[in-house]
Amino acid sequence: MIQVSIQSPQTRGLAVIRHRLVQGSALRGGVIVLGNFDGFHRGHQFLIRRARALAGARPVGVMSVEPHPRQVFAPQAEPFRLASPAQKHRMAESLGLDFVYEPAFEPDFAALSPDAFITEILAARLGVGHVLVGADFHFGARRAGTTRTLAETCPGLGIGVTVLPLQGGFSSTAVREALRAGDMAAATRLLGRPWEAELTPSGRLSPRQICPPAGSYLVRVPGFGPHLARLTGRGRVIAAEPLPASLTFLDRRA
Ligand SMILES: Cc1cc2nc3c(=O)[nH]c(=O)nc-3n(C[C@H](O)[C@H](O)[C@H](O)COP(=O)(O)O)c2cc1C
Ligand SMILES: Nc1ncnc2c1ncn2[C@@H]1O[C@H](COP(=O)(O)OP(=O)(O)OP(=O)(O)O)[C@@H](O)[C@H]1O
Repeated sequence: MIQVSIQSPQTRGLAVIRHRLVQGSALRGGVIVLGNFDGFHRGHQFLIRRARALAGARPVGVMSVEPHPRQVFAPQAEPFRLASPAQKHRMAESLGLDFVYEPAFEPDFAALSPDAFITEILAARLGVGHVLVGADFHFGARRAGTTRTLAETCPGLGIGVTVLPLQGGFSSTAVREALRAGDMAAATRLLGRPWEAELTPSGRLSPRQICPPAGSYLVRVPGFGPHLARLTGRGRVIAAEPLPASLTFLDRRA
């Protein structure tokens, strides 16, 4: 097997670990939080804080497959991503994570049974010491694995399990609904920060990214104060200032 652990070019302290990890990695004995983590909303942030508290000096990371499973199972669906992989890595680093385990969500991986995922990936490949999830976590082929599967199988392999209750209505789905409705205040509340869009060099929202409704928005561009920008129905941003690689949406105006 090949070690494909890389330092992301956009981050310094974070290790992004792709699929074929050799044994004996820095994750060994570490704490991993399982899920997709699109947007790192306040529910995700709660889990990460708890993981850090539990880990002590051990490394803490998240699993976040790429592409997002919905991109694979519903490729025709309209764009929904809250964050690109690069944005996700930056956010992971700013939340103090040591690693993102980012396996390719390819057919062989998606077909792993819940037990195979636990024994082959969590125990044998990663060698993590503890997994932490929210109460609604599902995993493995056809989403057949639940928190109960983790609780039944992990301890026998020396892996501790913590399941935490879902916190106050925070979900990536709720953030997507807020953004689709143009309700930037609700998105900000759910994320714990204003939503940051990634822009292409031609000033459009990145193609896989969710697109709020056309209209006038109060935005923040690094180096400039808040100002108005217009978003067209096709995700083109029109603003007076030169557009940066990312744009923070503060509010929608009539
Ligand atoms: C090994 C593995 C296999 C998966 N296979 C499927 C699948 O067959 N179908 C599916 O919809 N999602 C699949 N997923 C994605 C999960 O259902 C889910 O999106 C992810 O683990 C986050 O869980 P949550 O959305 O319940 O929080 C798989 C995930 C893992 C880790
Ligand atoms: N509000 C929440 N409180 C606590 N844990 C949460 C919350 N929302 C998600 N989680 C947990 O965070 C991990 C990542 O979840 P996931 O990435 O599927 O987020 P999600 O918000 O449920 O996404 P989606 O709405 O797209 O299903 C999972 O273990 C999940 O159970």
